[in-house]
Amino acid sequence: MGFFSFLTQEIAIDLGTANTIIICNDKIVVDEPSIVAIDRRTEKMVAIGEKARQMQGKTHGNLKTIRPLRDGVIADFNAAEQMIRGMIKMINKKPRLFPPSLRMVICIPSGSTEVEMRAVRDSSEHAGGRDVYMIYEPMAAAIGIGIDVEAPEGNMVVDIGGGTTEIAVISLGGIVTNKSIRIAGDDLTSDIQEYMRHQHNIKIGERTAEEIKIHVGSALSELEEPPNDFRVQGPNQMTALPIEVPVSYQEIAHCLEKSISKIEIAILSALEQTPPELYADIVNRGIYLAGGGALLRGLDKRLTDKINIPFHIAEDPLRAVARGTGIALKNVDKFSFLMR
Ligand SMILES: Nc1ncnc2c1ncn2[C@@H]1O[C@H](COP(=O)(O)OP(=O)(O)OP(=O)(O)O)[C@@H](O)[C@H]1O
Repeated sequence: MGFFSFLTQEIAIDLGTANTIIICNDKIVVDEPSIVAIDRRTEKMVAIGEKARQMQGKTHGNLKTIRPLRDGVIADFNAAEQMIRGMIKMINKKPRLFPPSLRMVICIPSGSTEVEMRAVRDSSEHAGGRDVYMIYEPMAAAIGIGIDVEAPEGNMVVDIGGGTTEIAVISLGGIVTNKSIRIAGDDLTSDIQEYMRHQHNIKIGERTAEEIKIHVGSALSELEEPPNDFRVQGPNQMTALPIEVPVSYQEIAHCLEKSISKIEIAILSALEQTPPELYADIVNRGIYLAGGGALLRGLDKRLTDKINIPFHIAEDPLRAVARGTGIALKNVDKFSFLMR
């Protein structure tokens, strides 16, 4: 450790559409929803992460909540910068004489354009990053799952996040085939919102729809261990009177069908483009599922039955990308060929 190392801080950031995780000294120090609340009059940030999420859908005229990322990429540059800065401040609670200079590894969707990458780099630099390295999300997920990414073997990772589903075949330290589609957890949530409006005449917000997904979301209409129905309250669209309806996992499975089929098609198309030797490795090893979407009930079974290759859910799938980004940070030199 150099004499001036106390002036440098190393952090790994999984900047996600739904959640942002920061790792520092091998520990998860921030794990918050990617949301900020901004005062419209001053344009200053008044809340961040879980606090801002509590305000979502409940704000008055002077306050707005913003999710700075949409579909895996920065949609609101200012809000993203304020969010990254605010989350980094959460780590450094004690005041310091000199703010540390930051060396960071941050992950990006594999389908990012040069402009989208530039936005991530600029936001990170404006938030205090001096050395900013970027790594593709599926590569970070593979490292986080514990795959030897440098081996001459094919491994397929499907990372279903909030905004994007990233499908990649990795071998010899590179991404051989990749497919990034903008259908993921957020789309499943809005499918549920739409379904509740149409089917039950009940108006619900994004937070309630996500709760339904987590409580009774399913990729199969027959589950071995079915969850209990979930009771949803809200205003009747026609009368504005309060109503309460029980929602079953079967109806949610039905309403998610279209989006899940699109994910299936993308996986099949990535497999189609995979060279035969690597394809054989994947059939033998199975396919790894990461990201919050991997937690959807029955998804692994549905994909295994449909594609005829076993699907394995990564350990703690919501944090696989962050874990991998943390490992890449510790081995920046070893993994330099993986960084942008
Ligand atoms: N138990 C669950 N069942 C289904 N979906 C879930 C569950 N838990 C979390 N999710 C969903 O997972 C998504 C968030 O996953 P994750 O944190 O991996 O995404 P992200 O990294 O923020 O997004 P992206 O990688 O697209 O930028 C959200 O849409 C959330 O609703």
